[in-house]
Amino acid sequence: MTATSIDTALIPGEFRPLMQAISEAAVKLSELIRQGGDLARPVGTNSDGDGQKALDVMADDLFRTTLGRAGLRWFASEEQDSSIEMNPSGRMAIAIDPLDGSSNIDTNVSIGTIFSVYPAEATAEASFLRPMREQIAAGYIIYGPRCAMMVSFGDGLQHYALDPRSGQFRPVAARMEIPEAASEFAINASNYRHWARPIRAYIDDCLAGTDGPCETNFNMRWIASLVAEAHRILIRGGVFLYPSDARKGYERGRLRMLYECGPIAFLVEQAGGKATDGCEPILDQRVETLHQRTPFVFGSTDKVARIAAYHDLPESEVSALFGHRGLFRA
Ligand SMILES: O=P(O)(O)OC[C@H]1O[C@](O)(COP(=O)(O)O)[C@@H](O)[C@@H]1O
Ligand SMILES: [Mg+2]
Ligand SMILES: [Mg+2]
Repeated sequence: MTATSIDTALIPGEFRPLMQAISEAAVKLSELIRQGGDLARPVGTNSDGDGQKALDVMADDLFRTTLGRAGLRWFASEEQDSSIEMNPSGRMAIAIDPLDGSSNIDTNVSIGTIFSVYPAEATAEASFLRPMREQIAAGYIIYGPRCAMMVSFGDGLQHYALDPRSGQFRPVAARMEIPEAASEFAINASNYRHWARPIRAYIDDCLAGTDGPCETNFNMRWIASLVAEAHRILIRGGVFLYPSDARKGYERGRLRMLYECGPIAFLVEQAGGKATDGCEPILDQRVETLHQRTPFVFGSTDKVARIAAYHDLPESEVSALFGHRGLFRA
């Protein structure tokens, strides 16, 4: 392992070998993505029934091999049925979404890697199936026009960017805060007809702009890469929603608690934002199974709190036309 893939000045000592390994794998993966080729080729299906692309499998192999040399005890991946033991004397357990945003591989849109770190316990179950507030670190890498990383060790959110000349991640900001100001929401609006009433009511009110109870004109984004949405929101503010809906298989939304929502929620809270399942904080919830899914809402505190409040409105208010949603003006 090279000792140069990340500037470790801001990283607590016990996390340095882990962050060296993650950065080394991320630098290699960003090179593979830049080289191109048939990376979106379908190659199979993972345990959860998701189609796997060639790059999903390459990323999984790369992180597993590289992290295997970092002294970790337990490794769980979105692409694997079950967790594996790497080093019995290791003190940390890592859960990883090696390649997030797979549907964007062939279109050259930003994709990423998400990771979550817990103290290693005697078994994999005890290490991963626990309240997500017990994470000791989390982060993501975004492979976009710039390759960047957001990471937290529980004391604020750090922002790094990959310097292409040195091949090293260098600090951009030692402590990031989510701005409150942005009036931007991100949701896959093609599912509108499948949503529950509180979600429809919130989005209706955003779309109503200055004519509705929010009295604000909103902008909308949907990149279909959680890392890219998270990166934008951490830098510029706004809110993301992937709610549960009435489609078969979406009763608990689409995103995974352990590999996606837990780590992003950790980063968002570290940046002063809020992350819920629509109502309750994600970090207060317990992972019950490795591949469990959850509805997910995160971003600027006021917007996430407002969405939770829509779930408490009486039925008459939620179903009222926005002009009549009297309890909710601005
Ligand atoms: O295609 P949809 O339903 O809009 O879902 C998009 C979501 O799915 C994901 O791509 C799921 O992640 P994977 O690519 O790791 O399976 C998220 O990044 C994204 O937010
Ligand atoms: Mg993902
Ligand atoms: Mg993935």
